[in-house]
Amino acid sequence: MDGDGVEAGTTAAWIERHQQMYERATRHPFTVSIRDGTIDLSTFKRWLSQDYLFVREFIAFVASVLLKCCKQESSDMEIILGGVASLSDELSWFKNEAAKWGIDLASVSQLKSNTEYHRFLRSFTEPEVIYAVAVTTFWIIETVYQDSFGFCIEEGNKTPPELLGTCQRWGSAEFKQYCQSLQRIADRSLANAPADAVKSAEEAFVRVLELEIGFWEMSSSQS
Ligand SMILES: Cc1ncc(CO)c(N)n1
Repeated sequence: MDGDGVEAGTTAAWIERHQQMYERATRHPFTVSIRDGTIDLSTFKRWLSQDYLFVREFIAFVASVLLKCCKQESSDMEIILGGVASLSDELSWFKNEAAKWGIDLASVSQLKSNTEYHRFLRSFTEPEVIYAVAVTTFWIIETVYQDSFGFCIEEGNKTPPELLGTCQRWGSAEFKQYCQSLQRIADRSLANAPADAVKSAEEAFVRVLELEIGFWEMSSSQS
């Protein structure tokens, strides 16, 4: 166990191996500007609108991870099911938050990097994609947000008060624990997976980092 209570495993080694890209995803100028208090609010609103569309697709992805989990073993079921359940809350949160910022979610059109991310998520719902690969992908997607928004509420932040709720959503101790549970599940699944699956999972890990960077860039610049 390291200081965070997570056993050192495959996923921790990948974070080290791909450190530069991990940093680019989790210390992106977009989230750093939230922490600095320099964020432009129209940028924030663009992110919020696009992330609402992302989460709608993410729900189908997480449901597919749950299905794979149920088909092979059940000890992880409750954690993944908890993830599905909390996404119900999350959708309501997005709707509330959008109303607060005067955003009409029905009229948001999806930007290119978001569409690209959707396509990636959809590829995991195929039955051929094994559980270890899917659950590892799930873990890193959640972890990028946990690490990014956690940084915005760490000591020394100048996060504007109206953005603290957003940062708490993914930066809370509770969400961190949830990510650590997913990490343990990913490491255990990878330890029992065939070598080609471990390779696919590492590729998916890197791809998520690229897609997350693209998502922050899109939110910053409408590309
Ligand atoms: C783009 C993106 N990545 C990760 C998460 C975490 O749920 C999210 N809401 N949106």
